[in-house]
Amino acid sequence: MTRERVESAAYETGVQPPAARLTGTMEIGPEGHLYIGGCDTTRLAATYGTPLFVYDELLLRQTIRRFHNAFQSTGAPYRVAYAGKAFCSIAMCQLVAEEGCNLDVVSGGELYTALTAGLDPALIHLHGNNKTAEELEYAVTSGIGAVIVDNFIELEMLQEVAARHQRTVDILLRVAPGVEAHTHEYISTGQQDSKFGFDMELGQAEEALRRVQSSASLHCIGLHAHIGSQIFDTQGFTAAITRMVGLYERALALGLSLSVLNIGGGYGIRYTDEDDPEPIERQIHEIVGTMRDVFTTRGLAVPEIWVEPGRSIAGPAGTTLYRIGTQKRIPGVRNYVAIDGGMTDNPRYALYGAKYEALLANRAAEEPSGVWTVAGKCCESGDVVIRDAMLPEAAYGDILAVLSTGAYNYSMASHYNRLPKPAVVFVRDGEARVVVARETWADVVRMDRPLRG
Ligand SMILES: Cc1ncc(COP(=O)(O)O)c(C=O)c1O
Ligand SMILES: N[C@@H](CCCC[NH3+])C(=O)O
Repeated sequence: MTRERVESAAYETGVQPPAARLTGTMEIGPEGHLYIGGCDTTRLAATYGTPLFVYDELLLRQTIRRFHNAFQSTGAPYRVAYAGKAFCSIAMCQLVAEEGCNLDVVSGGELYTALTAGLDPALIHLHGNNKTAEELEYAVTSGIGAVIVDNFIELEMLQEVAARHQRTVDILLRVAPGVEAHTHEYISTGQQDSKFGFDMELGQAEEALRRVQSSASLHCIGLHAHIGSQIFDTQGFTAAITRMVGLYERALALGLSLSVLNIGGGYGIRYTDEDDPEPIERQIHEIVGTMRDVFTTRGLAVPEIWVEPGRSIAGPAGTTLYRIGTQKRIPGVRNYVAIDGGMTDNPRYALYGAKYEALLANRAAEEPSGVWTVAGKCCESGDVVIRDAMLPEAAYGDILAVLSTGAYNYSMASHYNRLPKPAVVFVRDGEARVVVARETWADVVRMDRPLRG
């Protein structure tokens, strides 16, 4: 459903959306309930329990298509690899493959998920700054499409594994381009002082290229950089491209047959009104334009452009439903409302001071009347999901919908305080499908073993 359709649906019912912005197929039904994918979220909460992650399947697909359309309108050769770390499950891997994406995995567990989902191994790229011997063995024997090599030790290990299995492995070299992305310090990765990639300033990247050049089992197809996450403009990407073209040229001079420049993910999304990311289309056009400029100026063929969006695909499509429980009012200080989840399913406030918007799913048309701190149920004060949420007066049992929680929420969920992980449903055309089942208390102790016997 388009944005116009969403707005008109709200208009037709005479119900105005609250301040929180509705995205994708979200609409407010005549009874004032929030609907996603044609499903009444209060029913979803009743049927599947809370906390519950609800993904708008059409919005996931539409966002991926926006990336494809943006590239296709430029005519540039490209590849979109969804970064599975944002949200990885069997169904999600299948969806991104159906939508013509490759898949980036960052661990043996993500690779196992993708292969269990039935993905063609050739679609998969493996990332990581400390891939284990077991992970490299698994990647090579599975015949995955490419390994993004991060450091010298990995280079040697991968060479040994590939030679032992008599395989030639396509690799990209990850470099740290020395670019500071304008984002939270913890999720900025392109700067020189970073644990990721070969340093470019000190000649490590060039040395890595020389070593690959003499390797019979590794075939370097390109360079990779990922400068950070939740980035709002293209300045950092274009700066990275401008810095990498020299290295790319030197690689060609060494005799390597590179054909790919991968500039990673990082495209920011709107969590609150404070966030104003450039549209995907504009970012892709600027990136392609810069690639064409800098490569043709040097008389080089423009490489295939690879991007690795995670958050921008999964984030806006996800909503978390919680049931509201207790409240604590401290007049003149702060009002708290507690939910049946918290930092266990959304650690992003605790980690980055992240901000979110929310609304009451069962009273979605009501205007906010006050400021509430939405706290979780864990045993620490930092267990907050939204510091100052504008909400109507909430009551015990109301359903809170926290918006744009599709990326780095379920994937970073923990069992802290032995809380089971929530279920995940995909919704579309009035139907809900459980794609990750809710854990039970029995699941929480499943890996435990008794002291004796
Ligand atoms: C190498 C790499 N590629 C892609 C991504 C995805 O980034 P984002 O979710 O911000 O698009 C990340 C995470 O930041 C990453 O580390
Ligand atoms: N987990 C982070 C992003 C890390 C990006 C992965 N390289 C977040 O929630 O924003």
